[in-house]
Amino acid sequence: MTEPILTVADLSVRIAGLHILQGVSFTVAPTGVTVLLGRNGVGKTTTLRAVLGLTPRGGEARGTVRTGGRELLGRPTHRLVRAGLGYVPEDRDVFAGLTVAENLRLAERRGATPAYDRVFALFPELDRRGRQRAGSLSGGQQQMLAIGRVLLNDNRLLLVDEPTKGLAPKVVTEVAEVLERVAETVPVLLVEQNLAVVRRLATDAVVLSAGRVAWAGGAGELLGSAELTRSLLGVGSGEVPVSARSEPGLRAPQPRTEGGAA
Ligand SMILES: Nc1ncnc2c1ncn2[C@@H]1O[C@H](COP(=O)(O)OP(=O)(O)OP(=O)(O)O)[C@@H](O)[C@H]1O
Repeated sequence: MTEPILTVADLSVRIAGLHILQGVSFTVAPTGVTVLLGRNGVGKTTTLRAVLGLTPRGGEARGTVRTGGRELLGRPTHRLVRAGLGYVPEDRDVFAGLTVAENLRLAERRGATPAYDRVFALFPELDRRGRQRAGSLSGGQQQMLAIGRVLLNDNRLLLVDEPTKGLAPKVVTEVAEVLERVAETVPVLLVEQNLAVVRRLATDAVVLSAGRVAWAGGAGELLGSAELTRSLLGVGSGEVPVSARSEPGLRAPQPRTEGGAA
């Protein structure tokens, strides 16, 4: 079996007296997209942030998080980023008052050659909008900047948190297309609630429930089973939209349009 790029074992996180993760264990394959799924509030973001050493002050993360035989837990975030963990946070975190070019420049890593060619090949718009303030970009453009910024450097693994959240359907498709291309060269651990996007991108799936792993395996197996998707995610596996309101948890799967996710 190929060695996982990331092995999380018995990860427990306590924040503000709450035992949010209670012994989470899973692996991330060295290729493709491993998607971290689960209803709202089960601990998906907490998992990504713990891997990156971003558990808030006063909180505590225990267990092991390994890549290439090295322990990551307890190491400062900037070291992890330098070691090749790229993070695209849920709220995008672009510097609104700075231009696109300045946002990219800030992401350059000392001692490394920034891969502007790679970034502008994926996102020509970032090149064209270099002098525009990031705060005046649309949500989709800000997401492209957040992803582009990370791709300026070489990464062993990308951790991407809800990249399509709050975006219009057409932009969701664009973001999914970009991630699909990115995943051809670097493995991705993705938190995503849009099942059409999950269907398009995921090779492996890990489902969290109440701070524990409820299921892990091939994404096709999960998404192909109406029983599994209903019991684990609270949605049907088909393409028929399910009311997110009547089925709390994941957003309803969107009908596919030609060439990709809706
Ligand atoms: N800093 C914090 N202080 C207190 N509680 C927190 C903190 N961070 C997370 N939590 C709680 O931990 C639980 C898991 O949160 P987390 O954001 O990881 O869930 P999630 O699965 O990513 O949810 P969503 O799908 O809604 O983004 C939630 O109940 C949340 O309220």
